[in-house]
Amino acid sequence: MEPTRAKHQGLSTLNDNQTPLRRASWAALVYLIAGVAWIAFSDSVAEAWFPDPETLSVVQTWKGFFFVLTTGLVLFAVLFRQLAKDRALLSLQHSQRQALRNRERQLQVLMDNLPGMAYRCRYDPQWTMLFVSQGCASLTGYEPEELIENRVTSYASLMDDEDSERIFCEVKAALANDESFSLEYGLTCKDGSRIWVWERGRGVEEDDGTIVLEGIVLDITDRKELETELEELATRDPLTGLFNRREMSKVLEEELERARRYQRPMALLWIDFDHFKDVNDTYGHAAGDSVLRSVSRLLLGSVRSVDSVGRFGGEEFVIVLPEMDLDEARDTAERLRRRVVEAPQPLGDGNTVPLTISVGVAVYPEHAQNAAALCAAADKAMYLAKDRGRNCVAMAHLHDQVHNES
Ligand SMILES: Nc1nc2c(ncn2[C@@H]2O[C@H](COP(=O)(O)OP(=O)(O)OP(=O)(O)O)[C@@H](O)[C@H]2O)c(=O)[nH]1
Repeated sequence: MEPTRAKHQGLSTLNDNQTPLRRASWAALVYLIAGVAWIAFSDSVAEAWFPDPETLSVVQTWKGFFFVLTTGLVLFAVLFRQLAKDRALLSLQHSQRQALRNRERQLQVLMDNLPGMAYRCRYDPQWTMLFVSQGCASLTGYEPEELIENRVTSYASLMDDEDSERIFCEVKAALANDESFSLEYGLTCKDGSRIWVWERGRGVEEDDGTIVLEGIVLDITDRKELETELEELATRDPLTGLFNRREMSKVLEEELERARRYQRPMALLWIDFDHFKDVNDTYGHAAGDSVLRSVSRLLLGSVRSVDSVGRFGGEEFVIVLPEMDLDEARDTAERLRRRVVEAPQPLGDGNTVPLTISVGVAVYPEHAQNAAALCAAADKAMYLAKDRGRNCVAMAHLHDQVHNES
């Protein structure tokens, strides 16, 4: 059993069975009975033993002294014991108060130096704060008093609505399993800036049975930005900002899977610049880079938001077009080809250069059933376009499918 509970139980037993009034009444009763018995018994014994009135009077006096001495000693022993107990209790209370003050001070130092904020809040949709540590000001820009018991500028009002819903569900699940929860979400600070935070907390039951949440919130904006940067580096082509080959392969697999599951068409465009080496050789590599960036923007701006444009390497680009059949894919490829021809490409020095592209088109499910075969079919069609004199669109051949799938 916990010491505090044992102490509480001991105290309540004392209170229930031995209240001061009862104890004092018992002591007085025992004293009265003993006193009356002593007087009656000792008087009759003295009278029997000392019939002479003079001697009896002396004996009565000594008997009185003896009674006073005995009761005085008993009183002394009882009072001494009680006062010693009171003194021990007072000194225990003093040391407990001292220990409590020390713990409060340590806790305060800890809270003030926490890299974030500690909180205690109601389990309600506003996350109404009952306590927040001083770190709240540097984390959110709000002073603790501005958030505590504030249902208008509540903690929930600093979150995005969809985050609020998600967090409420996650906390609910953690409480149901009597577990702590760990959350990541964005917050809007007092000055309007956005930060990312990590929160860890758990539900605590109050004496009246209501649940409150206690935990800490830390700023993880730097980590999140680094994660985003790393993700960009891992998925984007640094020159054009388009998806890189690896990410494009992933997108293609995912879109193919979706197309397969819902039995929908999906198209792949394979784009290669015509005579791009001449641009590099004539105007320099930097000018070539400028053209690559410009055409990338043009391609990206010419497709739907559901389409994905990626640079597969060099001057080869790939576009994944979900929900697009053969005819629509041909039209889209043709539209892109025309756009490139019609827009002279900037060389970065104020001058422009005309550029054309060759486009190969392959469509699921007509030309291929898997990503590798679809890429091979689109690539082959692109070379067909090159063979036809460049600046044109070529469709993958249906009879290639057998070859591709083998
Ligand atoms: N500036 C620049 N050039 C690149 C980059 N990647 C590849 N290239 C160039 O792209 C050119 C590709 O040339 P080729 O494969 O011979 O093709 P092409 O000249 O476009 O001719 P066809 O494809 O046959 O029409 C080469 O000169 C490469 O150096 C790049 O990141 N920047």
